[in-house]
Amino acid sequence: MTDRIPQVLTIAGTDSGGGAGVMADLKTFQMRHVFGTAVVVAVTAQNTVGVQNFVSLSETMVHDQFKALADDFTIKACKTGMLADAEHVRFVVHNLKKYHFGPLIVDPVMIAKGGAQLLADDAISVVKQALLPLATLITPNIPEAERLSGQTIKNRSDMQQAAQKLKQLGAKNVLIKGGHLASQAAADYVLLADGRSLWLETPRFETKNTHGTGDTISACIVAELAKGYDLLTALKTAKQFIYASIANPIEVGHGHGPLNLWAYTDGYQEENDEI
Ligand SMILES: Nc1ncnc2c1ncn2[C@@H]1O[C@H](COP(=O)(O)OP(=O)(O)OP(=O)(O)O)[C@@H](O)[C@H]1O
Ligand SMILES: Cc1ncc(CO)c(N)n1
Repeated sequence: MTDRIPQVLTIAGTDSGGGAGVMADLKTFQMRHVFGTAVVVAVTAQNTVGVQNFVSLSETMVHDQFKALADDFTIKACKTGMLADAEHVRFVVHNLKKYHFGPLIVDPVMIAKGGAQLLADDAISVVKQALLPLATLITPNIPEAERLSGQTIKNRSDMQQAAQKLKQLGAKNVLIKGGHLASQAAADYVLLADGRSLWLETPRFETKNTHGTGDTISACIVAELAKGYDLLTALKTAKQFIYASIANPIEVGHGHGPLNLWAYTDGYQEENDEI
């Protein structure tokens, strides 16, 4: 007898360099043993050095991709990544309200590592008003949390304050990623719907190869939720997965290299038995 494998969805932009965006998400889904599907919102010409160009897809193409998936798949959990501009955020929100794709992780991607703007400034208010209230979890990095909360973040106590503000904006659970904070630890702050909070912490590994870390951690959370794990377990697994992927580097490209998604090992056979 064959089990139906959990199906998941990423709604994001592509990275021709294979390390971030839709590509990172699909690779992470594969490594975490769920079946990945994608609604492509934008196509970037990108490598490990930076984003050279991007174009967003038409409204019809966005809607048709959602319909194609809704007609044929049972999506257990989904995430958003690069959404390009205010119009595309609205297209995505429209479809997320129309179809039921399970828990939604919003990774509010704004600026790529090389400095390219992946979300127009005027889209931020639409993200706050229309997308965040749909989010089971929001996963901003420090600059994104600063933009969304309207406060500067210099230390852990600022992260805690900003997380409260993001919750007030409507996100049920909040993960503020601390990768951009100067510190010896890579410490992420979690504020849960029921008010509990915790720090997810690993050593900081000295490397420039961190392209796609944000995409990968949110994709891993999606995969774990789709397999039936609770949010806290999913967050802890994702943090271990990202740490192993950073701490065992591979050399690809000449800029900020991608992660080593093969590095993390866990007892998949056991998990598989439970599905
Ligand atoms: N050098 C590092 N060593 C260990 N963990 C790291 C390092 N850099 C980032 N992380 C972890 O990786 C995850 C992603 O963090 P980060 O804040 O860099 O996201 P991001 O800016 O959205 O990533 P990207 O823009 O590359 O997709 C977090 O769990 C963070 O703590
Ligand atoms: C398409 C895309 N999405 C997200 C990021 C951020 O990692 C990126 N560099 N490119």
